[in-house]
Amino acid sequence: MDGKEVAVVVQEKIKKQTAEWIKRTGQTPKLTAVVVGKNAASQFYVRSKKKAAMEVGFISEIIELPAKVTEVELLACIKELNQDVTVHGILVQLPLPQHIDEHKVICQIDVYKDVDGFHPEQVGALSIGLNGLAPCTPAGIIELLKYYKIKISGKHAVVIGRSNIVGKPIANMLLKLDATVTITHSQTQNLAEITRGADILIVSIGQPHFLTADLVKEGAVVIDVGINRTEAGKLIGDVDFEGVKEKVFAITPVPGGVGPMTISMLLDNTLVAFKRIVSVENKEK
Ligand SMILES: Nc1nc2c(c(=O)[nH]1)N[C@@H](CN(C=O)c1ccc(C(=O)N[C@@H](CCC(=O)O)C(=O)O)cc1)CN2
Repeated sequence: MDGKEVAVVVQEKIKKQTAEWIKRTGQTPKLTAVVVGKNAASQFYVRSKKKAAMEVGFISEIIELPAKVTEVELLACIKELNQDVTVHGILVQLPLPQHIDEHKVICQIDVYKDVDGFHPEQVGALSIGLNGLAPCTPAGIIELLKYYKIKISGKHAVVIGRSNIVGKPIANMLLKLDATVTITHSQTQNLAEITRGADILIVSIGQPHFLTADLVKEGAVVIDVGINRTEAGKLIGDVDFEGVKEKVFAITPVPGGVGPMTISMLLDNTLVAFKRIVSVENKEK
């Protein structure tokens, strides 16, 4: 499954819709990314997000804060963005330095501008099957499965990893689409037995080439969410792609699988947030 190709298709749709909404409302969607410190990967991701946002016709800015910014200062920065009527989407790039409480920061973001879908209110909405803004990586995975017409309903989906960004939300989204879902993690007993029973396997544990062919059922669909760098600087996933690819029905590569979809879904969430905000503003007039 080619995430780069699907990301382009999604972004073309967003670009077209953006132009229509700008024409109709006279306003332009604006995405603001906040990044703390000089983490090279975080800097790269926020720049990629800004570039992609501008390519679809949004306004986008990056607010760079020093690694030693205090939690109070970061919360104040978000408060300002919440109040700025020209900003429709806010994201704080993760991870944050250890002295900052990530949950406090996420909770500070106006839920209507939370284009990462990390706010507890959005997480709650997702868990009871309501439409909110879903976290971008899981939303990208669902988009890929749909694009390649992979049947989800009635299938056994196994998620390896229980993070708030990927594991838990993708489990909820697959459940909403009528999959039977098993979440596994570092303390799971008999993991191999469970993964060998999976029709759809989502691997998100941050362990290079963890998933080998012996853990996969013939004909399964494998989604690799891992982004690991080798010492030589090469990007590799959580799945042993070469070993697994012959055995499966479909598989995502790293790079070029889920990563590009994460950015496309962020743009999609930003456009949804923009439409909601300007529609409310127009009703109030
Ligand atoms: N606030 C957020 N922080 C983080 C998120 C997130 O969704 N919101 N997710 C990850 C990082 N991430 C986006 O922020 C992200 C990761 C990977 C890619 C991507 O396109 N990867 C490419 C390879 C890029 C490379 O060469 O390094 C690929 O897989 O093909 C995009 C976004 C953690 N933080």
